[in-house]
Amino acid sequence: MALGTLKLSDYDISPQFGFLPCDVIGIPPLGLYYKPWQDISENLPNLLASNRLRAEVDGLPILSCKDLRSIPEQRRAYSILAFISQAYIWAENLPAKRIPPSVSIPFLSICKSLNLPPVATPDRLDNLATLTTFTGAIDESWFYLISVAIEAKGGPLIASAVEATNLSRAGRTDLVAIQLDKLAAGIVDLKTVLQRIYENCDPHFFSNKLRRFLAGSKNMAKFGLPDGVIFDEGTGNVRTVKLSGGSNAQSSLFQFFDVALGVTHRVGECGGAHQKNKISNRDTVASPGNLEDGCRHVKTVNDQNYLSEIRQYMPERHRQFLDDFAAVANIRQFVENNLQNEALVLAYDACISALVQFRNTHMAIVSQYVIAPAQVKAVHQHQSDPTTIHLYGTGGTALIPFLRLVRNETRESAINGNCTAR
Ligand code: HEM
Ligand SMILES: N[C@@H](CC(=O)c1ccccc1NC=O)C(=O)O
Repeated sequence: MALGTLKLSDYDISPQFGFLPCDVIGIPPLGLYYKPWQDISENLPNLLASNRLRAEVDGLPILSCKDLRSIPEQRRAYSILAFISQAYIWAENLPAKRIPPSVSIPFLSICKSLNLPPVATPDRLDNLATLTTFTGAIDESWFYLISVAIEAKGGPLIASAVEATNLSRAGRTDLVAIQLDKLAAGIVDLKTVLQRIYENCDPHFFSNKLRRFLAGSKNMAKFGLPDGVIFDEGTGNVRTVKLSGGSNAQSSLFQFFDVALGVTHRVGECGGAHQKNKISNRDTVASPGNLEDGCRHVKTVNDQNYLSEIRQYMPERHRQFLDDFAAVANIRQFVENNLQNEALVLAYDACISALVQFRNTHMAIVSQYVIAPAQVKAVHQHQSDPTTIHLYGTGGTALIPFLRLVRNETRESAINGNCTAR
């Protein structure tokens, strides 16, 4: 699949699995030398439940990364160490502000090789979901697996969209419409997979047991991390990082759909991030599971730039692909130049409608998995008005205001404005 000189294979994109790294499937575990890491990662649920995780990690030897030669091995080590550091930070009520050298040294070295930030990003976490979990619960595996399934099912759609772009450049109106119809049907299928999250991932489990481990270290003063996290490399030099938490907003697939279809985002007015709320702030350290901002005017992230900033958390070649593809993506312009072709306009609007439906379904999930449990908690704690609680995404956005704007901007991209997904 080529677009001028743009070849998917040059960007580590598989025609079958898209942005998922297909080379991790079936690779053997790390060698015996790395057994201390493996043992901890396989035992996270027990170590966390018995409060022994931090002591075990503190006792780890500092292992060298020089035996991690292949990219799949480095990715596996990245996953393991990402899980271990997130578990270390959030293992107990008070978060750990310092990651010990036994994890910092190898983790930062692998992050440097892979050019990824030292935080658990979905792209890596979910590959090993069935091997490593924080809780041992099927609900947690299911949460990651839904994301992987969506990425995998969306993989072949990348080629369809690239093909539609190629055909637009060649002026093949009818063929573009056929590709866009395929793309629309494919995006509808992704929504169907997303809805399956309800089957095996309980919203209260997600909110109360899992979500704290997914938090980042940026703007986390309320949760006991005013200055981020220190990666102690044992050299006297300490590296302090403040990073957004992992989020599926880091998925390259949905940013790709937006680029391909010419959907642009100018998310700037997410007022929710600045709104005062009425939750009282009685605890000294809040639980990051609900990521609530108690009574403070805090701007967590610059939502305006969030979708572009978050590209720094994607694998380097995928990030490059999005930039390079944006320079040639022309479907929307092509449709606008051919408004007399009803089938073409309908097919384009069907893609927008499918994307809006996906985002609507996603917002409903966020309501059930984040907002509803937080309201229950607020009622139990006799907080004044549970409907005014203000919540953040693990990525640090103002959550619903942010997602609503992204959805609205998608809807506004419809050519006929009669996009069925309202
Ligand atoms: C319980 C499940 C989920 C919750 C609670 C959730 C929550 C969120 C939140 C809060 C955001 C805003 C960014 C942030 O601050 O983190 C976000 C963004 C996003 N999420 Fe999810 N998410 C869930 C599952 C998924 C799944 C399975 C996918 C599909 C791969 C997905 C795709 C996205 C995308 C693409 C964005 C960026 C905004 C957009 O393009 O519309 N999410 N999610
Ligand atoms: N943004 C979500 C969390 C999320 O999607 C996520 C976070 C860390 C690792 C993986 C994630 N998503 C799915 O694989 C939230 O705010 O709860």
